[in-house]
Amino acid sequence: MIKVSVVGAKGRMGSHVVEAVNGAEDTSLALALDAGDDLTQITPENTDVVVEFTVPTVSLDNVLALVAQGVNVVVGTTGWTDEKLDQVRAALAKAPRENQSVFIAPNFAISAVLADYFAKVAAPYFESAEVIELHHPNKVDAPSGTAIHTAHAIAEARKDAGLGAVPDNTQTDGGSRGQVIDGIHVHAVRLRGLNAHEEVLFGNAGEQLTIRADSFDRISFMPGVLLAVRKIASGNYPGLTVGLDHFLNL
Ligand SMILES: NC(=O)C1=CN([C@@H]2O[C@H](COP(=O)(O)OP(=O)(O)OC[C@H]3O[C@@H](n4cnc5c(N)ncnc54)[C@H](O)[C@@H]3O)[C@@H](O)[C@H]2O)C=CC1
Ligand SMILES: O=C(O)C1=N[C@H](C(=O)O)C[C@H](O)C1
Repeated sequence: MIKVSVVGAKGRMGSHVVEAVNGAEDTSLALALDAGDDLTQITPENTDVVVEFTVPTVSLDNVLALVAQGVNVVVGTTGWTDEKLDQVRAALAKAPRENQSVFIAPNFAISAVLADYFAKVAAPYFESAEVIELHHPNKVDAPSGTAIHTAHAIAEARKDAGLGAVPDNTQTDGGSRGQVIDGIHVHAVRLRGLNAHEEVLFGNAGEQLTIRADSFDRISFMPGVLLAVRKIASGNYPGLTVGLDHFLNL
């Protein structure tokens, strides 16, 4: 049995993770903690893997504290920058146990991970590329962590292929052209009734490719969360790993 503790357990994602961990045959719930609870209750004796779904403003501190306490962490919270990832790597380098792991995924849904992968494959072949993410209105961050990740991936693939800037003759912009991430325009929609959706638009003269992933329900993230818990519990991924694609043989 893999002993799993959940941090952010009362949240929309955390509560689903508690259910998924209780429902799986090879995982058992150790501690379910939320804001105000003492994270030092989590130890290597009671927990093999912590799953962390909180808010971008607190996630780094939670992860650093948990690494210092000697436990492995699977993180779904957004807001990760290169600087924050470097802080996690530094914490892991002086972690109390050998081969400790942190795994961070911008998105645990197979549809979103594949959309990201297909976007990377398509990117070198199109002059234009834009990303639109669409979410429920309770989401606190924009653009989504997934959209930021997709934009970086497209930009990198374009650079590797020797492509220049996307064509755009906009002369005035009140904000409608979206946020520009690594040269890729990213647009965020917040709409009651939506859950988590992303569209990647590619264009050439006379043709368009649209790649779209729709997560209609948060249960769509749970197989990916459990896969990450199992992989991290195996001890085969010491250090920091970012992205569920590492576990999917893509
Ligand atoms: N990687 C993925 O596949 C997915 C990532 N997310 C991300 O996960 C995060 C959480 O999303 P939701 O569950 O929708 O948010 P939420 O607001 O429903 O839940 C966050 C929970 O964290 C708790 N919390 C706040 N500060 C805390 C602290 N210091 N220690 C412990 N718990 C604390 C809150 O009380 C709340 O229960 C967001 O960053 C979201 O973008 C959401 C869905 C999928
Ligand atoms: O807040 C959400 O809901 C989601 N957050 C993640 C993100 O920002 O990419 C993953 C998914 O889009 C759902």
